[in-house]
Amino acid sequence: MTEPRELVGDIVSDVDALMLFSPSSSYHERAAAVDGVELVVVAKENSVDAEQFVELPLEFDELTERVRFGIEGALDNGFVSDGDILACAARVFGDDIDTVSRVRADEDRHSGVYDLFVNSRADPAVIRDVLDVVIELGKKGQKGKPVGALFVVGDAGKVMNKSRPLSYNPFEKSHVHVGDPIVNVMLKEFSRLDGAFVISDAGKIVSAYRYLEASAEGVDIPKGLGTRHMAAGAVTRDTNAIAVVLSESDGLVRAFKGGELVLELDPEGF
Ligand SMILES: Nc1ncnc2c1ncn2[C@@H]1O[C@H](COP(=O)(O)OP(=O)(O)OP(=O)(O)O)[C@@H](O)[C@H]1O
Ligand SMILES: [Mn+2]
Repeated sequence: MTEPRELVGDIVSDVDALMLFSPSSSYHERAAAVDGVELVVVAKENSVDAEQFVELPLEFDELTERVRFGIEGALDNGFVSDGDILACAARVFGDDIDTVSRVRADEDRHSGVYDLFVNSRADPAVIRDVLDVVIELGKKGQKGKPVGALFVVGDAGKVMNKSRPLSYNPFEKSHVHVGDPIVNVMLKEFSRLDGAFVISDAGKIVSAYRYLEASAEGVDIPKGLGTRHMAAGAVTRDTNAIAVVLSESDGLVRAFKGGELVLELDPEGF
């Protein structure tokens, strides 16, 4: 006779670390009493006062995305090491932890998503706000039709020097910021037109309609993506900006940093 507990117990046997995704404080307290494993909390806020904490900039509905972000954060902070076996406990269906995955921390599969948020010039909240607008735009499109968009975020002075206007800049004399609901409506409206949006480190909309002229030399993006994605890759190699792109043709949201694709997500999953 095997009990269920013995069978599923394999998932957590001999793990090096326990990663808790948004635990309640009572759950965290019980976990803190477990011997012989590192404990890492991954959540939007460190409401449980965990010693080893990775901040989630957005909720990542997909468990795989959430876990990947948490593991990269734990690796980058030195909480876990390459090759460690992790038990990742998360909320998926209910209000407390109900799901456990056994995952190996693998430097080779490092996508760069954590680094995108934490080590970019732009404020992480600005990057999250841009992702939010782009995801919403991807979900709804522009009047029901799929639409593409390109946002270049951070290092705006240099980005402006490496680009030129395609038309008058509707944000010329305004001091508006991404994340403001009215501004988000404007951004969606202007996304019908060509070119890129340029956003400062602090989230100010510097310009719309910019044609990016950064050199694509040495930029290696996946085959099949067109000039919008190439320009996004190129500008992030030439400057310290990151770029967030919504593809009109496949509907996916992608982020680029340092000339490379670091994040790919389907807006429908959010
Ligand atoms: N250098 C650039 N700077 C700013 N915007 C650009 C640049 N190159 C292309 N774009 C924008 O990208 C749009 C789509 O171009 P294209 O179809 O080649 O890109 P893509 O990567 O295939 O994107 P999508 O997946 O949305 O079709 C253009 O209409 C233009 O608005
Ligand atoms: Mn295209």
